[in-house]
Amino acid sequence: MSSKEYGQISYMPGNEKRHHAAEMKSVVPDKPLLFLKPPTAFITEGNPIKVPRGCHELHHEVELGVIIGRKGKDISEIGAMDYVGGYTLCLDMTARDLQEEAKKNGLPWTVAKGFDTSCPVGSFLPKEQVADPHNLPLWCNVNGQMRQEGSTADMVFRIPTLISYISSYFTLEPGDVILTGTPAGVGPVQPGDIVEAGLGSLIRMSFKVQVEEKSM
Ligand SMILES: O=C([O-])CC(=O)C(=O)O
Ligand SMILES: [Mg+2]
Repeated sequence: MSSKEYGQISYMPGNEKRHHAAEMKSVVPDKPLLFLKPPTAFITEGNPIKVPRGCHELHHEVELGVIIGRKGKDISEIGAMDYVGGYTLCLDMTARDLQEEAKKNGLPWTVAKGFDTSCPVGSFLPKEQVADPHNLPLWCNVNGQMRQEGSTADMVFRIPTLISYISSYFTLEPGDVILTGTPAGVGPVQPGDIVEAGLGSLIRMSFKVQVEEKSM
């Protein structure tokens, strides 16, 4: 996997406590809010999550990743699931302090969301192995302590809506990953921590957090 990631904000009104929007004191958006992560954000197991320079509050956000299998633009909601190649589990690592500063100043989230190692991903699940992507439990723990427990059933914008909306602006390409938003319980990680995450019984993955060292 070496493609772009389209992140987004999710939460469903109605069960406030389960929703990350509530803990961020954000208004639930009426359309998906998008950001991009570059290919260099992706890491797989065995590689560390590196705290980006100047970040003092790096947060985990566990999310279902939808992997695009076919190129498409202006995809209708009705045909959208035909563009899905499979699924994975992702951590939308977020430099929360840098994001807050950007929000305050009306600036983009590029650094806060797209720094190197900001998107740890799990194994690839072909779509045939996932009966209902809108009904998958997902969880995240740090050093064995449970932080996030949710379900993809609580997404505000379901997968066909996301694919249709995103593809009205961006041509989707095979290997692109759409992150579908995180449940409540996001929180900080420190160098030395082990972040573990799971998608039902389908994926379990773990990553170590490390300081970013200067490369020469
Ligand atoms: O950083 C945020 O608060 C937005 C986001 O990615 C999510 O909700 O998954
Ligand atoms: Mg997120």
